Amino acid sequence: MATALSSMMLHTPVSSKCANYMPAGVAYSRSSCGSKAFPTHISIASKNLKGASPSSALGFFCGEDYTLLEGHGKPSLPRKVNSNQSSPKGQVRAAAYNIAVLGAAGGIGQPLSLLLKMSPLVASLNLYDIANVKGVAADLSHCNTPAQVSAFTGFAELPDSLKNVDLIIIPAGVPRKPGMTRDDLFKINAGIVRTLVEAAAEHAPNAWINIISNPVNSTVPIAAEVLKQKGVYNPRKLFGVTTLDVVRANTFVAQKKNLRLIDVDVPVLGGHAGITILPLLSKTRPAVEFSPEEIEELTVRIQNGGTEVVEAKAGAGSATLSMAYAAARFAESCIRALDGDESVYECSFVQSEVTELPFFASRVKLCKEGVEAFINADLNGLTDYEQTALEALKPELKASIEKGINFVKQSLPVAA
Ligand SMILES: NC(=O)C1=CN([C@@H]2O[C@H](COP(=O)(O)OP(=O)(O)OC[C@H]3O[C@@H](n4cnc5c(N)ncnc54)[C@H](O)[C@@H]3O)[C@@H](O)[C@H]2O)C=CC1
Ligand SMILES: O=C([O-])CC(=O)C(=O)O
Repeated sequence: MATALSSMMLHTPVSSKCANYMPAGVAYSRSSCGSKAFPTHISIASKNLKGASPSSALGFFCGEDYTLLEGHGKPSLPRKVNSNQSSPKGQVRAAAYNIAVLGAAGGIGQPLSLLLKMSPLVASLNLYDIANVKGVAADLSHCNTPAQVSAFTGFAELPDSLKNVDLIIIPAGVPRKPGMTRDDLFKINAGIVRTLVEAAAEHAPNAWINIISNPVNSTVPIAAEVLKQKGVYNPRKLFGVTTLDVVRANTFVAQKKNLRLIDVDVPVLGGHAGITILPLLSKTRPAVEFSPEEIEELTVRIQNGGTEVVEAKAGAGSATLSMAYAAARFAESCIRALDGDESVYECSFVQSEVTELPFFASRVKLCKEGVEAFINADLNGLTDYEQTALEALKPELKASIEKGINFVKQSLPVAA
């Protein structure tokens, strides 16, 4: 694979705060950690991953507030690389992790599976869908990258798709059409997510779960409730994927302020629908001045990024390619954390302690066991605009969370 890919050179954004997705055995280079985001360019698969692990943001959080979850010490400096990340000089580390994509034949599922197939850390890729997944798997399996691709079609094959997986990614469900809100998808997608998470609880109770299916503000609480009913809920391993909001914020800010894309990082908090999406432009790295008009325009565009794509696709679905990119970045961060990288930070919608809401998207530090710490510092020193937006989003987000929880509580209990 190194030979096949080593001639490629990507200029991919790498932020110091949130580790960005790197495809395919990429070698990361970073100047240092500290108070600035440092650009890097990436030469693919030409170095081992010991030197290649992105050092994301540790320096950013020195002296910042964060809440550690039980059993974890403060992140240490300088960043440690675990011995299990070593590999002989010049070799790419062996693939080690097993991933299931549920909804793999869809608009997001296909490009996401391709990006995951490019990761040298993925040993097996189980593609599950209710239809059309055999061809996708056959197609993908011809790529000469290590991941073994297998197809699983229909509910009867769902259990096998989940055996021995470390990470389950769920993009199954219907997408929006123009005029719809994400909440309009609840009726169909709530049941899909419930069924898939029930199976995950039974056949892969220790796996990390990344939920993409909308409305994320409700589907993540649904997943949590199902896992609780099954007695296997570990809040540290359940994630709503909100990475696309960060990806959009970074892109739009870089365009607006004429910055290099690879330098920009904007934390996006709250939830994943309309006004619940809260980009913290005041926390943009590198520090940027925005006029009140720019703040309003950028905030609204980031909040409506999904609708922008839905309208442009005019009935043919919602964001798929940018979402696949964002989901692959988030999955790669999860795998790196599982692999012992001690400096992985991402924004995600998780069970949370940073506000009074039981679920909230914020930056979190990931470790082998899942969420290690919440980066509370992002909520300190908000501008009046951000503080007002934060208070305004809470009732809507609370209602969406409760809708998800009640959906499971009011359903018949799932069989143990
Ligand atoms: N979290 C985020 O930022 C984003 C979330 N989304 C959401 O992702 C979801 C998927 O979007 P697309 O891939 O564009 O839709 P799509 O319709 O192209 O693909 C969905 C796939 O799910 C499959 N599926 C349906 N029911 C299933 C079940 N019970 N088990 C397994 N697979 C099942 C379908 O056969 C299809 O292949 C939507 O709910 C969309 O709103 C989309 C973009 C961004
Ligand atoms: O807008 C949608 O329906 C899909 C989505 O979540 C996004 O693109 O952010």
